[in-house]
Amino acid sequence: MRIVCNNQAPGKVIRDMSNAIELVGVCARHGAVAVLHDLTAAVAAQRITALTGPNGSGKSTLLGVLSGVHRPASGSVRRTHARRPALVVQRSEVPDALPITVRQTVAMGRWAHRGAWGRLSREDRAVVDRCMERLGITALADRRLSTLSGGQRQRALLAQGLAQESDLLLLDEPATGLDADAKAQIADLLAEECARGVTVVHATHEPEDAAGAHHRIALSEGRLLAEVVR
Ligand SMILES: Nc1ncnc2c1ncn2[C@@H]1O[C@H](COP(=O)(O)OP(=O)(O)OP(=O)(O)O)[C@@H](O)[C@H]1O
Repeated sequence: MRIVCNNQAPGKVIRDMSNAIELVGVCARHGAVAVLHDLTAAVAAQRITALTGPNGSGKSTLLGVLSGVHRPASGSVRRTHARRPALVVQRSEVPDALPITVRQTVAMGRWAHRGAWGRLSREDRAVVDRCMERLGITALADRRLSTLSGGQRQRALLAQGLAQESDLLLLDEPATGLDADAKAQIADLLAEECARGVTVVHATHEPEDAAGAHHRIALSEGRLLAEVVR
């Protein structure tokens, strides 16, 4: 294990083509609240990176910056990944009352390819079926999301992320609150995606969930505490 940095020179430019994303001096805010402070870090391409830190340390905000959904207040974000990132949000962020089935949830992963109003092609439907099968949720396809357990709902969201067929998969707390078997299955799935050449980043506040990662970005109160490469 190698600690790469914990107090980099401000504004240092990383510029390494083996990185999928490089952040230099990134500050991010939610309205008036400053959340990320002068963050310089890199996400290694085709590796698994864990974002770790306690609740409120800025992991979800950093995932938002990495996905491009959250625009930094200052600093630069350089990307080498080719496709639109797939962001799998925390399952607690999906409203209980959302009246959609598991199949519809997974099919939303194809919107990046077809648009929300485009008809799914035969290939899209095959991708949706394959992703449900990989997550073991085919039998749940016609169930409303709101009727599922937390673990089942997590699988549906993961299947949606996989259905995007992106080369950058970002996941917010994918294993939090799941039992040991479900955690192991998700860890295997992330390892499979990585082996296929996908860059995987997942946020967790449970240190044991970061065990399978090649690279760890540890945050504390929105600042880089350490960047560790295995
Ligand atoms: N929409 C928002 N408006 C104002 N402040 C926000 C908003 N979203 C997050 N914050 C604040 O930003 C800080 C970082 O939140 P963030 O969700 O990024 O942390 P986190 O490490 O992902 O937390 P958790 O592990 O609880 O999900 C927290 O202090 C939080 O209260």
